[in-house]
Amino acid sequence: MPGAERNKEGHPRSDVLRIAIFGGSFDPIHLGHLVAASEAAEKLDLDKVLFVTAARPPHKTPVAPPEARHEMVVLATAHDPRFEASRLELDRPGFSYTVDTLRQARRLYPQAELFFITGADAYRDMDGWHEADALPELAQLVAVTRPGYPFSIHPFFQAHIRLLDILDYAVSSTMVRERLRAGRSIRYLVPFEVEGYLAKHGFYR
Ligand SMILES: Nc1ncnc2c1ncn2[C@@H]1O[C@H](COP(=O)(O)OP(=O)(O)OP(=O)(O)O)[C@@H](O)[C@H]1O
Ligand SMILES: O=C(O)c1ccc[n+]([C@@H]2O[C@H](COP(=O)([O-])O)[C@@H](O)[C@H]2O)c1
Repeated sequence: MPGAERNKEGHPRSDVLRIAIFGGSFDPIHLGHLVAASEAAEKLDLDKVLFVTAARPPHKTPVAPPEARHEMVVLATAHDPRFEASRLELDRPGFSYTVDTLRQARRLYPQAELFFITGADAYRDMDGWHEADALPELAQLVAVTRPGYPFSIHPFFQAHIRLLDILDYAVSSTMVRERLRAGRSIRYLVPFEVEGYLAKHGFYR
């Protein structure tokens, strides 16, 4: 097929869109998130990464309100055409269960090949997630490496999860919040726009 678009393996690329859901509390979003999504997009030949802000995460209570966390995700993803900030979980009432998000994504993109990305830490207790057994049928599960979190996956998911070795960037939202609280700089840990947003709105101080 001369001139046809080719994927990383050199095969002609099919028309099927490859879309990944990257869910997170994003409290706030940082460069570790962006590096992880970019590495996954490159290694999996993705067309789109949807950053889905967990409005009401079932397992933790974020510090900043959902709309503010989402606004920072919008700012952080604006410059990369592969990235999109998604309101899926913000516009849905109740806890932000991944299984519901993946079902909704299947309805929105019936023809697409769907992926769900999380870092190594999130997979450790995935067997305890809401309707966990249904997750592998809804999307290809992808775990990216994260410094400080050795892989340990529940046996059920072992067979269903693809592991991606990505660039180590040992930043966390907790670190960003702690540095702000201590009056320290967060430059090069978050995008400039997010740094500006936080300077203006003062969350986490
Ligand atoms: N530095 C990083 N490298 C790789 N993956 C990451 C990194 N930081 C976060 N992730 C992954 O991104 C997703 C969303 O993470 P989340 O929004 O909870 O950020 P966090 O830094 O882990 O937050 P917190 O410190 O508040 O727990 C999770 O799947 C998490 O594993
Ligand atoms: O669906 C669940 O039961 C569930 C339980 C824990 C975490 N998750 C999702 O996992 C993703 C990463 O979570 P976190 O804590 O790293 O922000 C995020 O999209 C969460 O909504 C989902």
